[in-house]
Amino acid sequence: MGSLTQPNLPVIDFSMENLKCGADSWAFTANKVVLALEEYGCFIATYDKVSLDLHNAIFHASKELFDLPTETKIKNTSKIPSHGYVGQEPIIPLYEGLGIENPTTVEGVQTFTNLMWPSGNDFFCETTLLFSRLVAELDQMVMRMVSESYRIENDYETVLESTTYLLRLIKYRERQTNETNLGIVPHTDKSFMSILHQRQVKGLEIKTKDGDWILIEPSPSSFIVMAGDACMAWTNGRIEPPSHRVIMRGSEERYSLGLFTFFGDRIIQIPKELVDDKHPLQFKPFDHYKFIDFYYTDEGRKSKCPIKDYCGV
Ligand SMILES: O=C(O)CCC(=O)C(=O)O
Ligand SMILES: [Fe+2]
Repeated sequence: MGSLTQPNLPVIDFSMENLKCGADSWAFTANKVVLALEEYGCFIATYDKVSLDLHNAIFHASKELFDLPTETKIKNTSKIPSHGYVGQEPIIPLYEGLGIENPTTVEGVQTFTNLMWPSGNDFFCETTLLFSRLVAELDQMVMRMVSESYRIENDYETVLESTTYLLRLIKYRERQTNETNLGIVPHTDKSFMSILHQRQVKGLEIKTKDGDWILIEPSPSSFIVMAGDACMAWTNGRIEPPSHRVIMRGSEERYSLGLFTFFGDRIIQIPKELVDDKHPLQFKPFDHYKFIDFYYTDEGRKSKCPIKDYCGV
């Protein structure tokens, strides 16, 4: 296995100024996106629609949330495994996370906010809504670029209708002496796409196909766009999700955020444009949420590649 921090992930500019320059720069960026996703399963997007003020506000809101008592936070439950409160897990004792379902809708953020603050918290509501909407726009730009490059725009239109989002707010508390430094175990995301954002404190590491772990530098304008397992099935294996982990090397607490996309209430077909003699069909049509249920069974957790075991041909 390789050592830490040699290669770097591609950095791709999604600032509006760049993309507005015309069709050429859109196509040029789309090409870079697909190459990066095929090579690394992820890339760093620089995205100026999320301002420094909003970056500061969302992490302020997140700190306010984690400062609530545990008995309040555990009220965040979901019928989907791991979409609600997760914390005090023996193998990752530093990790705590809460999930806001449908965070791009007023109803979604209000339901969550009212559960946490029965007398309301407008700052939290407005900040999480705005942040989620802007990051969802980035997700949809990336997805449009991927589907145009693969000429599967129609397939994307169909799945776009059933896209659902989950905003996860994450905190890794400071490590005590002799405690594990593992913030989150190496894994691939079960989402379709994930967009991660971190504040100051490093810790996120992403594995390349050569086995090197790349340490991702936090920056207020940087977003890590990462494919999940469902993206591998939909692209018939062209885009593979990268393994990633969090290691808490210092003593400071760490805050991060992830906007995860899922395709609900629909059987996802593998686009026929992505199947040919060189690329035989690798995945059967699948139901994304049933795949998540499968992942949380004993068989799913033990599997080396759950998406293949779930719907591989
Ligand atoms: O905290 C991070 O930077 C990564 C979190 C993560 O990988 C996840 O929630 O799936
Ligand atoms: Fe992850």
